[in-house]
Amino acid sequence: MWSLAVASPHPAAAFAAARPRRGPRPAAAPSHRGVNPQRWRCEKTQAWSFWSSLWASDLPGGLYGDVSKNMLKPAAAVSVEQAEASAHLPKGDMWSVHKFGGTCMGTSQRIQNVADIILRDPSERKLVVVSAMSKVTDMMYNLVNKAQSRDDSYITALDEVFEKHMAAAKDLLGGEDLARFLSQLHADVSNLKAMLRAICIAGHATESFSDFVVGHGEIWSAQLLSFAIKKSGTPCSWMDTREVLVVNPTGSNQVDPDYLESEKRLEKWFARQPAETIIATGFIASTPENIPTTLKRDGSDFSAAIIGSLVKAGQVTIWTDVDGVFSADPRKVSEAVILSTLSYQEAWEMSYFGANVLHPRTIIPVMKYNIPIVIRNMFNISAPGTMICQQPANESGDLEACVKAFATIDKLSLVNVEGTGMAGVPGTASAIFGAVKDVGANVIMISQASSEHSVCFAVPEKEVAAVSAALHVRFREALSAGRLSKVEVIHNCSILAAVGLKMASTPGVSATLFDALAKANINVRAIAQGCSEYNITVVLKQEDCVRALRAAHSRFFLSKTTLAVGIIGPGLIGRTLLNQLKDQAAVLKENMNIDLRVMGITGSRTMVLSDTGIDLAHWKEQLQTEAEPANLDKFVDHLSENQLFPNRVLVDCTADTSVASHYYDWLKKGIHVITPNKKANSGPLDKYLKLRTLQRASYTHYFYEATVGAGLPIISTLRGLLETGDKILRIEGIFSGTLSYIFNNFEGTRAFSDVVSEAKEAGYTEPDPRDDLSGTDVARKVIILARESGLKLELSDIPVRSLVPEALRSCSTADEYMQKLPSFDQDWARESKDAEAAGEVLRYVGVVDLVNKEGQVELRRYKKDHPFAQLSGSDNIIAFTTSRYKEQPLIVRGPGAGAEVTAGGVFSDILRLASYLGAPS
Ligand SMILES: NC(=O)c1ccc[n+]([C@@H]2O[C@H](COP(=O)([O-])OP(=O)(O)OC[C@H]3O[C@@H](n4cnc5c(N)ncnc54)[C@H](O)[C@@H]3O)[C@@H](O)[C@H]2O)c1
Ligand SMILES: N[C@@H](CCO)C(=O)O
Ligand code: NA
Repeated sequence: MWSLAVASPHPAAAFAAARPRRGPRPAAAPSHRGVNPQRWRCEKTQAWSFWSSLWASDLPGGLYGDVSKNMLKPAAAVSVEQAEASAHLPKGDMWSVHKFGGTCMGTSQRIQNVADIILRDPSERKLVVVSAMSKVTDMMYNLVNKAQSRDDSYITALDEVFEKHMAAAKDLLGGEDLARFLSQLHADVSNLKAMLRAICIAGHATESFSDFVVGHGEIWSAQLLSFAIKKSGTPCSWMDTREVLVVNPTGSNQVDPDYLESEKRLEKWFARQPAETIIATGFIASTPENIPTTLKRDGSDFSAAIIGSLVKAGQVTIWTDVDGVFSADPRKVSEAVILSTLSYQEAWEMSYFGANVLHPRTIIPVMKYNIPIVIRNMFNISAPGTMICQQPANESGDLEACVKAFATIDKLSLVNVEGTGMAGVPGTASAIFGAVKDVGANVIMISQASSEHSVCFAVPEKEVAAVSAALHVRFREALSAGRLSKVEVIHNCSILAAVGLKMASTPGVSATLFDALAKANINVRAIAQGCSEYNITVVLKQEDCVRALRAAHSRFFLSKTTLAVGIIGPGLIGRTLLNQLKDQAAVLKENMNIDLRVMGITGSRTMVLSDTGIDLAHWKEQLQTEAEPANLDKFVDHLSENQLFPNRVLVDCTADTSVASHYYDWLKKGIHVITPNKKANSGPLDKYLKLRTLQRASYTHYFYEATVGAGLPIISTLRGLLETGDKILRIEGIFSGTLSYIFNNFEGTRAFSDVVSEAKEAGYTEPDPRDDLSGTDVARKVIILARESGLKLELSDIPVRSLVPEALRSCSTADEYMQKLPSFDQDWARESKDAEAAGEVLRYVGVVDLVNKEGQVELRRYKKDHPFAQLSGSDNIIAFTTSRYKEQPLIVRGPGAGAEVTAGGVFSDILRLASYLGAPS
């Protein structure tokens, strides 16, 4: 009588229609990208929930455990009518099966809430499987244990059980129902007392005795709930599933349901009690010989699944205290989302990886009839939950549908058995795994490349010593004969698994996964991807695991590209950059999906560090009040040890050579470097070449646009020309904002020293203005461009005319130099007048001559109609003469110094980095 067809259209289709847009990036316009949790939740709320008016607790929790409350804010309420109209539930005369665990049945109030949920389910036929009230199963086992160990306190312990149920009944029920329940409870408890006395005398309880005692928890909770439902006038029966469910114990704490026999008994039960709302006991069953037994711990889900399959239910809803299955452990990935659907196989994979979804055996009975299982939060009824079902045929093909979730397993070791003697020798694998089996170790993943020269596999860390010893014994001869070269153990490993249907057969999934890992500078030790299509597993160093998880998750789920930023040198440029970051952060987050967090700021004396991001409105105060002594090593460690941010960048805003000397090590550690500091690129050639070689060979980025022409696109223009095959002949220009400003404003009538002070005030000069006036700063820029174009020059190879008088070169400070500068004003007035008389202007220029492979930096005179004579302010002008731009050079012109434009150039390098890391472009 309950052999009914499965709902059509497929339930998952409606569910999937409300799926969030997620998937790999650069595709659609920004407005379509990204998961807006609020929007996502609301869409599904409307598509699904109809219980919104019921009480929703703020109980935190996820299938991975505790989740901070604000991660699981209750969704916006939808009216009951609105929600009911679109409610997606089995219709017609199909059975709707529900299961409520112990927590859901924890108190009389919760039992009443369960009753309300059931009463609101519009299905005509409802079968509700319940666990014992929370803690009762443990209390019952405890009774048996006490009695077995002849501890008399089982009597008071039984009284506690009695009191607990009596109190709940008194809260929930009244009149005749209460009297009936209490009299049954009394009878049961006195029976139990007698039984426990017998156990106490024997000092032993058989398993079936113990199962019989413990099963009372379910019987009482089922009775309580059925009375609570009846109270509202709805007919309701309760079912002792020991009369119906027949299972065969299979040892190893498992049972196999006997579906045929159970179906027969269920039909008989229905013939006796044709009810439309039934409350059934979870967890308990009988053997074919009618001996009480249980489905073992956590067996109520299994009960619901078996019963669901017996009645060919339209749906089985497992009510719990979490919103559904997350795309990753939300304690590690705060952007993890609740999955709307999972296939049965995906749910298996997730449960293997500790996502505590459902025991795989729970899925098997319903899978046979394509019955969907929905996991829902009884304490957040507006959350739509996760539907586990057969995936609809149309849901595949693109990456977003492929990878559903990520999971990790820590505390593993890799064992690598290597040698030339394995290739083509049948039985090696069998011998290896035979030895592993003999020590009782569990193999978690296996990988063997087709060259057959090495087999590697992962085992729990705690089992690896025994495995390694067993392999050494087993292969002693092969090792000493050299047929095997080593049995090696790699400790402290973790597994990261990407789980998803059709994943392995969709091009691009593994590429995207590995690309995300590479960009976060994470090394992959081993890889396994079976043909099962549900799982790609990579083994990594345990210390990288959370970063790897976050990098992969953000790549597939379009969560924000997070970038942890460390700022070194909050001087003029550094603090201007911090201001720009502060002003733009919200826009970047909203429009570009980029989450920039400044995790540390260090000056030369003090530094501030943060684990989650410094409040950029108050960093200055913090640097004064909450600072610690500056320590660059500690600063860098702080940034690189934060597991929550897979991508890290150090922004060097100093002019310091010693800071620049660390870039190589930082890049090696996988920390990106961005800087306006010219010291590294204009320092010793060998170090420069080493740095650039590393940069090219790794996935770590080193950007320095602001080193030449500040925010002007000089480096990028040069790169564009070179990369597209143009040949650079000559780069000539005014490269110093300071000297440009000085000569643009210095006419015979003004004192040279006044104009220099003005340039310093305006923020154009280097920290020590002599770096500008000596020509060193220009020479550095010439060197940077020369090296970028392929010349191998040292700074000392460039002849430079210094504008710092001999006598002032030895001044110990910039201030002393500035003070003494006026005494040379007359010399400058003379030089300017001479030029003026010839109808010319003075300009300080730099030249990279690619034809002669040399550079020059000098003060030249130009006719007043020359483009170099037309500049104003701190303008730089740079002319690229190339094979393509031969008649007329390509010219870039604009302000080439100053705080805002320089910081802007650094900022744009940061955004370039973010887009390399996967942010939308
Ligand atoms: N000012 C410009 O227009 C401009 C243009 C392009 C490039 N730049 C470059 O930008 C960089 C910064 O210039 P600025 O004008 O902001 O200089 P600044 O002197 O105002 O700032 C430098 C800051 O770095 C700090 N610092 C120095 N050594 C340090 C160390 N070892 N550790 C931590 N902090 C240290 C200093 O205390 C200071 O706060 C320089 O490399 C400069 O060449 C400046
Ligand atoms: N002091 C530099 C800043 C830009 O590098 C200049 O004047 O050009
Ligand atoms: Na630039």
